[in-house]
Amino acid sequence: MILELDCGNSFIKWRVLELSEATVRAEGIAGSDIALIESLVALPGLLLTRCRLVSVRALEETDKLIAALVAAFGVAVSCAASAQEMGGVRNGYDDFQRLGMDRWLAMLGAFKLASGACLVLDFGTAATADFIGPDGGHLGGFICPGMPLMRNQLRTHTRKIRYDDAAAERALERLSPGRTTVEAVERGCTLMLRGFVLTQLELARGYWGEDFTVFLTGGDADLVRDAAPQARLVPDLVFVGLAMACPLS
Ligand SMILES: Nc1ncnc2c1ncn2[C@@H]1O[C@H](COP(=O)(O)OP(=O)(O)O)[C@@H](O)[C@H]1O
Ligand SMILES: CC(C)(COP(=O)(O)O)[C@@H](O)C(=O)NCCC(=O)O
Ligand SMILES: [K+]
Repeated sequence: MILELDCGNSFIKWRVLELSEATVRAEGIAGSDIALIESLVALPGLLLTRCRLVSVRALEETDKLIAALVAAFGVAVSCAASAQEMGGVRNGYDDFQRLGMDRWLAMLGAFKLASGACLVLDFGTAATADFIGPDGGHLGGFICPGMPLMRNQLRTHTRKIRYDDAAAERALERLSPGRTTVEAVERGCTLMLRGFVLTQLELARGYWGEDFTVFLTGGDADLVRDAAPQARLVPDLVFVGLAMACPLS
């Protein structure tokens, strides 16, 4: 069995594939290294042979996680590394190593699935947009605060915005103007993200007319789905790219 990990700034997304790579045997989201290992240890019949991971975390943090995986399961771990070109996609950054690895892998996955121009929108801790032309050339992208950062900035830097996660979830059942603080903040930030999506779509149309595929991914992709009804929601887009960057043969 193969363990795949996508270590974002807030959560570790994980899944276990059968060796054939065709079947997802188990998957989840963990808030810490320890929680991840606990979830894996609890899986009946787990027999890991390989592990591949992508991380946007600090090198020391990632190394610590790798050491914990080796200690717990005795697996060899391969880590996705930056590249100037892969899978027909050419990294557009001035310094290719500076581009976030999650963005790079999502782009590889998107270009593989679309075989043409694409706009990749990822809603995690940060919200990111990346533009890949029909020839695989990466035009570059944008980075903004995502939903967790926007709401936490408001909660941290104002005196009177305080509410819990359950209230936040209820507030998003509608997007009419809020009549409570939690509604006003949660709906306001959601509309900011939707505005971000609409702007990226406009830019993409400027480049490619209607001839491009939009991909939505990341834990908060559902929040903006209505703003891009034409988009393909691919929650495991980073994992599609991870398999390309870390083949196990
Ligand atoms: N099961 C879940 N557990 C935790 N967060 C989730 C879950 N499903 C969706 N989310 C949302 O995903 C967001 C984090 O997205 P994610 O793509 O994991 O971020 P990152 O890659 O930056 O760690 C959170 O703001 C949360 O609202
Ligand atoms: C932009 C990001 C913070 C997104 O991280 P995430 O929200 O997925 O946790 C990450 O891709 C990153 O640290 N990138 C390096 C900077 C860059 O891409 O220019
Ligand atoms: K991510």
